[in-house]
Amino acid sequence: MAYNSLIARVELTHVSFGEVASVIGKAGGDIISIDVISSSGDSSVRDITIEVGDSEEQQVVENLKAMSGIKVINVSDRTFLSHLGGKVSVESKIPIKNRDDLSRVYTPGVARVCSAIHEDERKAYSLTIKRNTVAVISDGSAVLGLGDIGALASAPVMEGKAMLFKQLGDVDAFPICLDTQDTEEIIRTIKNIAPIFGGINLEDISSPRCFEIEERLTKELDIPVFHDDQHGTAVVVIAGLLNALKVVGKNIEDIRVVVNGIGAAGVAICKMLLSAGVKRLVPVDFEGAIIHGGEYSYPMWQWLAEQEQVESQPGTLKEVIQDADVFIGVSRAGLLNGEDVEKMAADPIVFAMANPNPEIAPEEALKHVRVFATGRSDYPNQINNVLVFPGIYRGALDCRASLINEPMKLAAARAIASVVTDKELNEQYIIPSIFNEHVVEKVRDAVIETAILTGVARRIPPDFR
Ligand SMILES: NC(=O)c1ccc[n+]([C@@H]2O[C@H](COP(=O)([O-])OP(=O)(O)OC[C@H]3O[C@@H](n4cnc5c(N)ncnc54)[C@H](O)[C@@H]3O)[C@@H](O)[C@H]2O)c1
Ligand SMILES: O=C(O)C[C@H](O)C(=O)O
Ligand SMILES: [Mg+2]
Repeated sequence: MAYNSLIARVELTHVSFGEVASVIGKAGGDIISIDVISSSGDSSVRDITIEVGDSEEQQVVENLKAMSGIKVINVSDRTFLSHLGGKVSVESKIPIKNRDDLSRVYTPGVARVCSAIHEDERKAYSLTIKRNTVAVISDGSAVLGLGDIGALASAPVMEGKAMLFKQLGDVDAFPICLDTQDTEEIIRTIKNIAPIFGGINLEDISSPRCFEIEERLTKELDIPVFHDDQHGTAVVVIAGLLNALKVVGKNIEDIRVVVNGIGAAGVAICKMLLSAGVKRLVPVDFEGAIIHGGEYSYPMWQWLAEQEQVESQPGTLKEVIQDADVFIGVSRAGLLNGEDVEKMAADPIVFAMANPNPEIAPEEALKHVRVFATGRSDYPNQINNVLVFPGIYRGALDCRASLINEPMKLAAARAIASVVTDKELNEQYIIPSIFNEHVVEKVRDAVIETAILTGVARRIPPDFR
């Protein structure tokens, strides 16, 4: 169940706060804080912050309204409040206080700088925001697990990613929502806006179009192009899996892995599992298991069907999950229940990563599995690509990498896993928190080192000389 937090502004006249608290509690709400806004003789106005599950939210409000001696002035949702006016803004680095400042940052002074870049384009890296700016671009076609909700509705996610880029990696990221889902038009548009950016982070673009868009842009642009839902997710899954396997004492070569949802994230996860050494893989989508030797119209599914590590036994998700050591879900909410995961092999590992609601309710899964993770921040073991993109881009921008290659991604996965020491490692702690200060730094260093080794770095940062 998802939890929201509400602020109810209420006027209490002939009722004690204790009675109000008990009504909120009975309806399933938890009081987080109380602020007295005003108080006079026999009445007081208070803001009550309440944490409540999705399904109980309405009940809490209705019960408050039904009480006598209390007037509900208004109810606001704190999540919506934090989105008012959007979540990011653009700021200048230097103030313009007088004409002299103006003539340097703007015309006429700026003209000389333009000419310098015209003569040598590389100067854009030192004289514009290009060196530290990434575009976060979506067409709104696969937003979280919400599906095709369109460009504008994807904006809160893109703004959120921009905030995370800045706070965690000190990367200036700009949200861009494209009003087209046509592959060629997306490619053309991104190429046309690319000059000012040092990197392109593709986000929530559905498969199979995302594969061609990323591949073509990587070939046609000289800045890194990274589809977060593919590679960010695959990197963090491998990091979590390496540590989860240590917890349960299994080897990657011996495990049987079911991946459900063979879209952007699922394809990249399957590929990375194979390169990490998995020998028994069952990719599953709507029509059940994608099997070795099968014929499929999507090129990526066909590619999987040609891999010898992919099993040849057909079946539905509920069938193939039996005896699996690991389940990785990047599909939709609520596809599994406790009975399904109970049939897995001993010490099951379940990463239910659909957002915002996982493939299996945590309360149900936790009773049956040994290691459990979701993409969310309100449960232990958050396996989310936010652990990856700030550090990957910090590293790629610092060494001016022309692209982000497979070895750089694998190095990033190992770096994330290594943040949790063997002493700290346990079922509840297989992956570091996004607030762990070592994550970005370790990922950045691993990315730079590997970029240099693989010849894609165009600058050696001073701390690597
Ligand atoms: N935790 C994370 O960091 C993270 C990262 C990326 C994606 N995700 C989540 O993974 C999910 C997929 O994201 P994506 O970008 O790969 O989207 P996508 O649209 O590219 O792929 C989704 C795939 O799931 C399949 N699918 C949908 N319902 C299914 C079902 N009932 N059974 C089997 N397969 C089903 C679709 O056919 C499609 O192939 C979303 O919920 C997203 O929020 C989580
Ligand atoms: O946005 C997230 O939290 C992770 C991921 O990119 C997703 O699409 O679900
Ligand atoms: Mg995403």
